[in-house]
Amino acid sequence: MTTFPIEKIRADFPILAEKIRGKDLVYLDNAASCQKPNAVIDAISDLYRHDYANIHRGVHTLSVRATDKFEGARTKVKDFINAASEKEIIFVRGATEAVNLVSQSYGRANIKAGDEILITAMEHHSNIVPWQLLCEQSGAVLKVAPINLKGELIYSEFAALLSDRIRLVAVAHMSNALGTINPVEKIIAAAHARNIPVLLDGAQAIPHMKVDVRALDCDFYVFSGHKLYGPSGVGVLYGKQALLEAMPPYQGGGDMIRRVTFEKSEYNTLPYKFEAGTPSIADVVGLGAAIDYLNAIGMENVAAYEAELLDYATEQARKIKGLRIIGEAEHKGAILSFVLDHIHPHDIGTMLDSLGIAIRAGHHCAMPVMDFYGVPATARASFAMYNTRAEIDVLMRGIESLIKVFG
Ligand SMILES: Cc1ncc(COP(=O)(O)O)c(CN[C@@H]2CONC2=O)c1O
Repeated sequence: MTTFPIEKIRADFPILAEKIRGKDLVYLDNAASCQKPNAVIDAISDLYRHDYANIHRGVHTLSVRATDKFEGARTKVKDFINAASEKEIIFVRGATEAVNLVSQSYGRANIKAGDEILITAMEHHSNIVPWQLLCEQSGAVLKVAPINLKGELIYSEFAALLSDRIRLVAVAHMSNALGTINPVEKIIAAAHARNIPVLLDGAQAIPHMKVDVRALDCDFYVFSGHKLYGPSGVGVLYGKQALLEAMPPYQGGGDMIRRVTFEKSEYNTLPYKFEAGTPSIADVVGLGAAIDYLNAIGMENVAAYEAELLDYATEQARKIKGLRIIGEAEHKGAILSFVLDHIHPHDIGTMLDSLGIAIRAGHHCAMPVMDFYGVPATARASFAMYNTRAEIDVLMRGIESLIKVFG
């Protein structure tokens, strides 16, 4: 195991000391949402205790202090993903809203009847349904690149679908149902060779690896704060400035305007053009604190530690008779989806909860993935930087006890 400060990190997350039904919490539902360190909790409560007011146009001290913290968080996000400018960082509610913004702004302005949008068969519903809505509105057609039984994109099929009718490619950086990490550099290069912009859904990837949007050269990158050890209710759309400048506003209201008359309104500059209304001020500040926390640890260190955890969990899972792993891609992030012979995933989740173990059971908002594997649902253990091998052992013993009783 790498010399990762695991005990110090665990002590930073108060919720990990919770008892569930008298047992130590073993929280393995991180792909759904991660827990929050004291640094994030304190940043939010400190803002409400000492610096809170509405932001931007206020001239009084509290409004200035709140604005500085809010815009300071935007700079932290910019630096965290190595964007070129704060103008490229749009705060939204989460990855879902970010995809909808691109679909309804970029999509409505650039994608017409007969055009095609290319996604993959492993996508989360948040990277499927917004494109279906756009297709219904525009007459465009959704195309889907298939995956293989290991849960990997069949790249040759993807490349074959990259026709001149494709106007946008939108793919998961990492699958939430399978853990698959897509060859996004290759995907972007192939799409850009045909002048096709690429949106990466980074909701699952962002907490597990260093993301550099300029190195990737993606056109849009979306993620949610709550999966990055930050609060729910805030997410980020990164977009190349030239694309965002050319896109019409997504929502109308306060802050996204420079001048309003009944005849016509003049829209604000970036990033505010896309931030109508009072934002989730404290959540944005909390996201900034989460990024500070992760920067102090180092994403490369997080990735190395979690890779060892996943290897260990996979090795242990493969020893259990009657357990089938769903998603065995060569390149995977910290997710272990599985099914057990004769036991429904919901029963797995319920039984493990009685042992203090939190996993997710269901379709994980990836119903097409479940259909592909011919399963109604999977049980999904998903890991974060505060999980341990000992917790994985508790999970495996719990699974074995289920099989003894129900298998
Ligand atoms: C790959 C991916 N894209 C988009 C989303 C949507 O994010 P928001 O809900 O924050 O807008 C999720 C959420 N992941 C879900 C949430 O619960 N369990 C999951 O796997 C996701 O995993």
